[in-house]
Amino acid sequence: MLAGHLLRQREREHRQFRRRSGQVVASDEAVLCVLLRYSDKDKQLFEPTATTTPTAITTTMGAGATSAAVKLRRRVQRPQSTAFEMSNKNKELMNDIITNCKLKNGFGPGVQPAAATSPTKRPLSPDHPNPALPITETPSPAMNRMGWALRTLLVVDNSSCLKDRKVSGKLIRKCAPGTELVDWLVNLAPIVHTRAQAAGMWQALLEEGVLTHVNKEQPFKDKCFLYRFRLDEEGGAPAAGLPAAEDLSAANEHIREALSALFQRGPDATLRMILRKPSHERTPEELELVFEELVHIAALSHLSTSIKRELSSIIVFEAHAQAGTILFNQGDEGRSWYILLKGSVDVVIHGKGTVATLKTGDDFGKLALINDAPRAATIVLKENNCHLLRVDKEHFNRILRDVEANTLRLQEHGKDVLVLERVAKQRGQHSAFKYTVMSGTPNKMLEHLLETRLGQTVSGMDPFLDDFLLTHIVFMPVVQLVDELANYFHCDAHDEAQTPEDREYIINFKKRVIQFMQKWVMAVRHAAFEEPSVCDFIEDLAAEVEADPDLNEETSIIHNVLTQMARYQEDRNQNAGQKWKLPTNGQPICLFSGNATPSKTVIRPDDDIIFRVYCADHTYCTLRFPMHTTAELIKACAADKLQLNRGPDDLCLVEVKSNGERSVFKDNDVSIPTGLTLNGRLFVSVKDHLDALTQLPEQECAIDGVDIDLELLSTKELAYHITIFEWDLFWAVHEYELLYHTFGRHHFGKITANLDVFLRRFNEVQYWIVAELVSTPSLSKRVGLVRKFIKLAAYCKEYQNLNAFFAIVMGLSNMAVSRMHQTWEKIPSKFRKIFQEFEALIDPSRNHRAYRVFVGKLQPPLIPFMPLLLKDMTFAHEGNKTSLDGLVNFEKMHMMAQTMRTIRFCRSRNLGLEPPSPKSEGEVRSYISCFRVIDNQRVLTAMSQKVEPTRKLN
Ligand SMILES: Nc1ncnc2c1ncn2[C@@H]1O[C@@H]2COP(=O)(O)O[C@H]2[C@H]1O
Repeated sequence: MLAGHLLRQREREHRQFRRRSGQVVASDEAVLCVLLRYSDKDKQLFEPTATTTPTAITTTMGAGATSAAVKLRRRVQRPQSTAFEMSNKNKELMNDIITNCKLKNGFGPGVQPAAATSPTKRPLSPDHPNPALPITETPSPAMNRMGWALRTLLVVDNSSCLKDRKVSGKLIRKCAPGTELVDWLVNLAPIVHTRAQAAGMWQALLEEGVLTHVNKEQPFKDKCFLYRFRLDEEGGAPAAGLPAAEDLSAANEHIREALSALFQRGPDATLRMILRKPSHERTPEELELVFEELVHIAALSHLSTSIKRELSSIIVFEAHAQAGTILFNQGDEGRSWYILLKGSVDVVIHGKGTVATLKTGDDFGKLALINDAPRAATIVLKENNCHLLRVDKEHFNRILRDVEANTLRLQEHGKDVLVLERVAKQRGQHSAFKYTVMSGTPNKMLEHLLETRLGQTVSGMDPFLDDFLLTHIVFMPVVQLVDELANYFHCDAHDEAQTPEDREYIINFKKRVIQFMQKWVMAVRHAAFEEPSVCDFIEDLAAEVEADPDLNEETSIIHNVLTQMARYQEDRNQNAGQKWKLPTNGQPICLFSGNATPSKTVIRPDDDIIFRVYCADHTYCTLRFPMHTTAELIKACAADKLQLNRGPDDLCLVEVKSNGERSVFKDNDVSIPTGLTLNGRLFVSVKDHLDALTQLPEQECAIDGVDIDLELLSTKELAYHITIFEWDLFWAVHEYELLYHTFGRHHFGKITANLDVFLRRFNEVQYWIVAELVSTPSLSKRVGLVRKFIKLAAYCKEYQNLNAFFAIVMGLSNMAVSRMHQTWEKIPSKFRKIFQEFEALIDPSRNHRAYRVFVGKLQPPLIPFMPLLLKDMTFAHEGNKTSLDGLVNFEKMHMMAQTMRTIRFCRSRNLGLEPPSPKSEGEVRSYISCFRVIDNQRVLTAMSQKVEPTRKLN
């Protein structure tokens, strides 16, 4: 009876004390439900068995645990109580009970030790922080002194508080229950108004190791857990008796200051304690405290309230005592995101050393998480006692990944080096977003590629890598890129003493460089081999791979690259020094050998071209120069041959178009002859006399094309051969030529001859249509021709030759043709309807939407409407700066690469058209390779007027 009474009294006290401290007291029912629901193992602990009678329990448990357990026994007979859910508060109570059981008497009777595993016991590691342990290696002198002062006064004030007690049969010297320490502190310090404040102050001492839980299993709690001072543990305090008078007076002197400092630190210590608890141990009140704290953290300011609330339960506090500690290494898998609460860390990059120091408030580590990439840098603590908040990957992915800040800026030596932005991922990937590069320094972008975008999967092409490979020539010339790659590859050259980890890192890095080369060749094909230093480097790589067994796996990759290089070199040797001719009167550029159908022949920079240069009096000279010759050289040579006795600065090279328009070349422009318009002529002129230049009479006339009656040729055969011919021209155009064209003939010093020829072909087809119609006097023949051309457009569309389709429809829509009402009136309505549909398809409104939608549904092979691709390139170029605050505007590069990729997509399958049954194959082939063209609109309109005069109005 007495025991029962005492228990009830303790229980009452316990409740009162909990009420006083502002904590909610769990109802009996809730306590019971906790016990029933906690876990099967823990329930077993309190299951009424033969040995666990109430008396047995009361004699083996602490008071709180006992009273709950007694009630549990009753409750067990009322099983409907299982309907209760366990709150955090109840879990805490449960923990109390279990821990008390352990403390008082080891494991209770009838209970297996395994079942009594304490849920508060956590391994000591930053991954699983333990709020019962200190966060510093040794207490600071100030905290030590505060502890000493408090202890000294405590001993004097309440000599029975700090005393030897038996715990688990073991004598613990000089310990005190948390409740009594709180009682004393509340009485001692007028500034302390609540028990929670006092508990926070004790926790501040505990987290520095000045005070500890006797079993080092609990943070400071206003409960019956026992705590002792470090001084007593170390034997630094007087073994017994009151302190000396001078100590007492010193402690009294110090205590005001100590209390005030502890009072300040208490709330933070409490918060840190909560943040070191596992989420399931955090009570709703604690979560509220954490939430209020998170609201003030700048690194989280972009997040919504509900996200911050979610974070409150999983964000973890991590403290590191030692400067120099490595938080994680470059190349590691990303496991957490961090916010620096106190201290600073160095961002260290292999081969560069410390590139940045992050300070309180900065965050780091989300790049690897969001992009599922290895760590881009090593993070080393710069100071002792750094404090961090940490969100682990699983929680980051669940809560933050898709709502993360839009922009991520990486700095080196105080300057932005890489700016990344969150963008939607392609469908099918497990998260909706990832960080993609918006701008950066060339070197950092390369490093980012090598560090985080390669090495994970060899197959497939990372979009950023592809963008980089297609556009790097804009911001990082090939020679520089190869130099950088060689530096990365040989990063171990001067590093004799390598640890196995270093070696592994270096080998991985070498593998990535090799993969980079493979992707480079995949992305730009033969263009990768044009620079001799690239070929040297590839051979160097091959030798290293051969010699280093660690690089064995890369053998097939490097062999593949070598094979492609050998193929390129062989092709180059076979086709070296081709001669091309630019005939007059808009005839297509052709091989000088007279082969009018240059099948899959690429025009190369050092191929020669033969062309004429005129002067003002229409005398001319014929020159032969390599394609890449500059305007300056052509000008000088022509001036010399034409005996213009003027200095180079007085002269210029200029095109006079068939309509008399003039366009002056810059001295460093290249690809001059191929860049002329169809009937344009190249002149060398005195700069001041440009106005005196007139076009040659022959520029206005049609050339003598193959004289053939078009009506006799099969339209399908015509379309087929036009497509085959243009496919070869299209095939010869390298994606880079779009860049060269967009940036201007002088920018890269690279030729655009293949693109020029393809564009000339577009105009050739367009003006051939017009020229044929305006030079056909017979109305019935014209009607037949218009019908034929509409059919031709239809076949070209069917063959997916949209370049020719556009050219034909544009030719038919030319003013000189559309004005021929008599002709159009005689066109059957079926044909007119088809033509209207075609016109709708080439309608330029809404940025050629109709065409874009149509072409978007096609599968390769197809020949795109090239002028639109060039327009897109120009739009991207002129609408966006190449450099933003000293960084490469990679968004612009991405836009350009998208257009360049269109070309790659169009050619990603061989043409392989089914040839129509041949009727006059030879004739058709020679006819379509050299159309009769007039490109002077005034002349075309005049001819149209002549064959079909304007009707007089009645
Ligand atoms: N200049 C930098 N280069 C790379 N990482 C940096 C740089 N500056 C800061 N960091 C951070 O260092 C982190 C290393 O891990 P992550 O790659 O996940 O994310 C990286 C960035 O958050």
